[in-house]
Amino acid sequence: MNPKPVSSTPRNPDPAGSDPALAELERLRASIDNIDAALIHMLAERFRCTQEVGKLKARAHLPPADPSRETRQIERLRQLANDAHLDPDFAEKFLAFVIREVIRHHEAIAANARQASKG
Ligand SMILES: C=C(O[C@@H]1C=C(C(=O)O)C=C[C@H]1O)C(=O)O
Repeated sequence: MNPKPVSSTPRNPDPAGSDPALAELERLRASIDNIDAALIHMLAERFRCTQEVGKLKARAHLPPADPSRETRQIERLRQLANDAHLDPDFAEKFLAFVIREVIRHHEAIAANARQASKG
């Protein structure tokens, strides 16, 4: 009887091995994965709120964008970023990116509402 073939790539039951750098990398990446999950859940919650705002605005015939509100938000977020030692320019760019998407949704909601009221 033939002996059991021996794999050329033996399994490693401990991927980080005994290398402390790899173990630390794994530990940090586990935290990063948790933080990314929290960010996704918080963004989803924010978009749930902004969708409601979009519907409310369409019903009340208010414009999708509110630049004066955005100015106040940017000022506040830059301050929060500064206090948290996060680059305020990055915080502002991130907020602008999110708000641009929200406004796009609001425009679509308003366009749908106009279309529905025609029919
Ligand atoms: C959500 C709103 O609509 C838009 C989107 C904003 C946001 O995503 O925070 C802020 C201002 C508006 O341009 C709002 O008016 O509050």
